[in-house]
Amino acid sequence: MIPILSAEKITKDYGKEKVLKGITLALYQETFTVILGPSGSGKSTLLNILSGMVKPTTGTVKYEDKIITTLSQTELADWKRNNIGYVFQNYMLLNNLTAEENIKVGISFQMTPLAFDRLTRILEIDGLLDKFPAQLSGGQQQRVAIARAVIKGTPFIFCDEATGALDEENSKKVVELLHSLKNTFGVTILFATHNEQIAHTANRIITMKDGMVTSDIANKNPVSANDMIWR
Ligand SMILES: Nc1ncnc2c1ncn2[C@@H]1O[C@H](COP(=O)(O)OP(=O)(O)OP(=O)(O)O)[C@@H](O)[C@H]1O
Repeated sequence: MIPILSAEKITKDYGKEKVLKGITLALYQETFTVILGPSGSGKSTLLNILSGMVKPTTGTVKYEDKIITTLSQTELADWKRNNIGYVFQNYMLLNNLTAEENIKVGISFQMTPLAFDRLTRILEIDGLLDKFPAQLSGGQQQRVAIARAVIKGTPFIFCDEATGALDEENSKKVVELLHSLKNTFGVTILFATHNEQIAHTANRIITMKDGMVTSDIANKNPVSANDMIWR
């Protein structure tokens, strides 16, 4: 299997603090991988480097055939626009736009109505498109944010504690829907979390501690998001 994204000996220092201490990993297409680790272990920093938002101190990130760590700002912006979707813990929706307008923000092409309808139906937000973020629950807002990330047709979605602000029921739903999107649209998902139950739903679990990868295992028997036992 050829990796879609690979990182070689990534380090990141903030002043004297060594946040990432030499991370090498490869991620494969159409998989749901969890980066699992406690607060402060470096998960967000790693996601930000793999997605081109932050430059590593040393090391390289390669996406398909392209080394993204050496791209110019303009090349990097183009690459991100075409390849990367991001889902954050706090949704990051624009409050003065409706759900539909939020989903379509930044879309430069004429999307087929079919793709939009299918996506919003899968995410169960098709009845909420004229609502503003303040009129939506946290779970609904996060599903709008996921639609915004997926609608561009980018093949790779990064999720940083995407269920961190949600209750059990909504968290399960978001995880389940992300799995459906992987299966339906063939996207690759990297999901950073400290939640072990979410990790059990993944194809692969990469565990981090103190800026290092401490284990990297294929999960042969992923649990369905519906069957997660929440603690
Ligand atoms: N921009 C920054 N400037 C300085 N230090 C930073 C910066 N970003 C992260 N750090 C430090 O890097 C370390 C790892 O942070 P990071 O956010 O990557 O961890 P995390 O595992 O994602 O934690 P959490 O689960 O709490 O989000 C922390 O000690 C943090 O203070």
